[in-house]
Amino acid sequence: MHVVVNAAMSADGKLSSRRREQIAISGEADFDRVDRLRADSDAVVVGVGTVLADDPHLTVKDETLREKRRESDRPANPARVVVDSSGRTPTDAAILDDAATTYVCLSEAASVERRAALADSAELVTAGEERVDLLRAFATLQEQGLEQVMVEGGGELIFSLFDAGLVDELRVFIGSKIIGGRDAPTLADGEGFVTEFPSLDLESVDRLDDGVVLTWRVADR
Ligand SMILES: NC(=O)C1=CN([C@@H]2O[C@H](COP(=O)(O)OP(=O)(O)OC[C@H]3O[C@@H](n4cnc5c(N)ncnc54)[C@H](O)[C@@H]3O)[C@@H](O)[C@H]2O)C=CC1
Ligand SMILES: Nc1nc(O)c(N)c(N[C@@H]2O[C@H](COP(=O)(O)O)[C@@H](O)[C@H]2O)n1
Repeated sequence: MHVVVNAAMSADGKLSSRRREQIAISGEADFDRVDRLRADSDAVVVGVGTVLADDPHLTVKDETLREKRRESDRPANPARVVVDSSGRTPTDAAILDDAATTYVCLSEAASVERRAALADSAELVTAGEERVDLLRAFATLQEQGLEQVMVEGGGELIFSLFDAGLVDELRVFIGSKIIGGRDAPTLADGEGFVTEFPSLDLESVDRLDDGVVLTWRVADR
């Protein structure tokens, strides 16, 4: 499995405001870049915090890209994956519509009622006791044929993926806005590293709109 984390952050490293409302950090050119990355992926992964904040659809927007996928015997859209320990994904979430297969990764903590509600529109994967065990969940997803995986946030999930050693590549659009706020989500939140810090090898720097896209490989992968 190859895991690419992609996000858009402000010049001061925030993914959204302290109200956790989605902000247009990037413009059309970056959304096109993200659309191509989705089209190249077998799955797009987010944490439930992102589902609750943004209600994303996570589909490929460009019909030409969807058609190319069909021509190569792939579904028009990549699968969508939500990491959601207790099954908080609302049953009317956009991510649960029939545009693509959706996997909801739960822990043992998810109730029978939440499982039944989600099982109508999603494939359920259970790994971990209180929180989703990402190593086990991603191994199950790989068994389902999901090899090229893109993660779109948010900061809690991105930190945990680095902590679990699951990230191969990081692509970040840095936009020309300051969001500020000590409680606003950043690229990697969670508990934070204190002794050993994942290292990155810078691969490319590309100017896009009024910002820049940085691509790093995770060192020693
Ligand atoms: N600018 C950008 O590119 C993006 C911005 N965002 C923003 O990020 C914010 C949401 O991010 P977060 O609140 O950090 O939520 P998140 O999307 O990272 O989800 C975190 C949640 O996932 C669940 N989870 C289960 N197992 C987990 C594990 N092992 N590790 C980590 N999480 C686990 C927990 O319920 C946890 O609270 C929103 O404000 C959204 O707008 C989200 C995606 C992209
Ligand atoms: N590339 C990018 N630029 C921004 O400025 C953003 N705020 C985001 N957010 C991500 O896009 C998701 C929405 O996807 P759909 O359009 O609903 O398919 C959102 O949840 C964030 O992951 N991305």
